[in-house]
Amino acid sequence: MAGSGRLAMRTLSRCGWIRGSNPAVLSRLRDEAVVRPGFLSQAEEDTLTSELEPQLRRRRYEYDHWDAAIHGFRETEKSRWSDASQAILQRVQAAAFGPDQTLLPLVHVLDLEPRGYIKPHVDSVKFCGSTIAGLSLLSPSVMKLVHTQEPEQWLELLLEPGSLYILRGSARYDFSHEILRDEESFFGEHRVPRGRRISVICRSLPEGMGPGRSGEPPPAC
Ligand SMILES: O=C(O)CCC(=O)C(=O)O
Ligand SMILES: [Fe+2]
Ligand SMILES: [Mn+2]
Repeated sequence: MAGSGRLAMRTLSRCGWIRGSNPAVLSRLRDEAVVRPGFLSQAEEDTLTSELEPQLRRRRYEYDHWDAAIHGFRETEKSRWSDASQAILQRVQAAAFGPDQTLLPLVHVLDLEPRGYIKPHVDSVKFCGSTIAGLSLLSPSVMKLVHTQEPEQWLELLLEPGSLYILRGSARYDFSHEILRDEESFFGEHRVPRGRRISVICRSLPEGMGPGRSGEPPPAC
């Protein structure tokens, strides 16, 4: 895409898909909390969904971990992908990660049922590096980021099916992230009804865990 086209797209996504408690937090996190709506074509979304569905269907949704961050979910970690899906994941890597970053070898796949949600948390620094990139399939949802020290600072990300979100740097370390439950699923005034949502999440290795370093690759967060 030409440089000017890309810029226009970013400006639009800033206004359209991210809301913030104030202009300063929006501008501070401009490159650290990013939403790319329509990152996937419908065909790409279908490719990923139909590849994941048989693997997910073998698992049961989990509800009863009262202290867990995620409710109403099933998940898997995947290392082998079809060529078509691998090409999509390579696009994610090119869009979200720097050439010096190594990714966790297992991609995290999370299936949230319509009542499922994710409570605020910061991904473990033991298992995850500075960048998290997620594709959303099937249902729109709202991801909320809240500063862990100054909770009056927050962002809302509207994650439509086919979108890519990227959290890096301060957005990844200094803000918790959550996926709002159906009753609370609003983007500003705009109600975002929740259906079943599948996310495909790529993460960078924790710093110091790159190839050539000692230590096993860690499990996904
Ligand atoms: O579903 C997502 O996009 C985010 C999942 C998440 O926050 C996690 O697994 O740590
Ligand atoms: Fe997370
Ligand atoms: Mn996690």
